[in-house]
Amino acid sequence: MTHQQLTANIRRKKSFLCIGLDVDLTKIPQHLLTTEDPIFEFNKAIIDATHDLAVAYKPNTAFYEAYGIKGWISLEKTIQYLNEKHPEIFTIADAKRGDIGNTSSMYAKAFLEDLAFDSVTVAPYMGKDSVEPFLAVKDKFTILLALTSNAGAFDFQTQTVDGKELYKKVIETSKTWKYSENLMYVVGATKAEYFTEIRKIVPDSFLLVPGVGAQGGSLAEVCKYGMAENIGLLINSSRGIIYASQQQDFAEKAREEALKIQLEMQQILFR
Ligand SMILES: O=c1ccn([C@@H]2O[C@H](COP(=O)(O)O)[C@@H](O)[C@H]2O)c(=O)[nH]1
Repeated sequence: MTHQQLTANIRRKKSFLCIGLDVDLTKIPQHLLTTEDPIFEFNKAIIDATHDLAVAYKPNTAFYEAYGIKGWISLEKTIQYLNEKHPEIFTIADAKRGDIGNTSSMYAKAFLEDLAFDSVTVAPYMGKDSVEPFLAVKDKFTILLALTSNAGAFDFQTQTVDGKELYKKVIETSKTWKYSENLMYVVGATKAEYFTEIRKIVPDSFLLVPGVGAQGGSLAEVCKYGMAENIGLLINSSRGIIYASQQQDFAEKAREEALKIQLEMQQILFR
């Protein structure tokens, strides 16, 4: 998928919502636990109920890796289901990888080729040679952690190094890397006041924005400071949507929550 196709999908669906598939077996409805693959059954029901309201889905791989081989199989079935049933939907493996070059190449192969996600999140801390193997994968995106939504983001990311905040240095430097056109960035919704500065460095790049819903970030504030000509935003909500109910009606309630966000997005897009 290209940037242009993603923007076209956003305009067509009047939505830049990304739904996070962070499946915790202690939080899903009891009746699913007796099925052969509760994680996949949960994801399938959520996807079936919400796919017209979202342009992207983001399984966080931690929630699958935590269940060993069974979790990995559920992840594989989920991405296969999305790719087969909804090929227009942008998929994100939220894996936050990055290592020395040859190891990063294997991570890139695992998430972008074998599992065939459209994108993967990557930590920038190990620098150019740790990120370029992801960028080299054709027609795929690397989503670099720039300014994260958690409180710990202030420990390093906003600290000044050689007269510049580290998160700005990360974004600026990443633009010099080979195939940097395949970059997107993670910027937390809880840091809305930083979007203006970030947009000065990357006016058109897509930003994956977690932190609305359960973490309290404001969609309106993010859009006010972060929306670009091409929209350029994918706003993620995970727990706020998928755990709207833990009863039989979980998928219906998830749809209701997704619809609330989509309607707010529609208003923002057309005002
Ligand atoms: O800065 C970051 C980077 C990633 N995340 C991930 O996004 C979701 C958010 O889930 P909610 O339930 O909507 O809070 C989750 O997978 C995080 O690991 C983030 O929150 N902040």
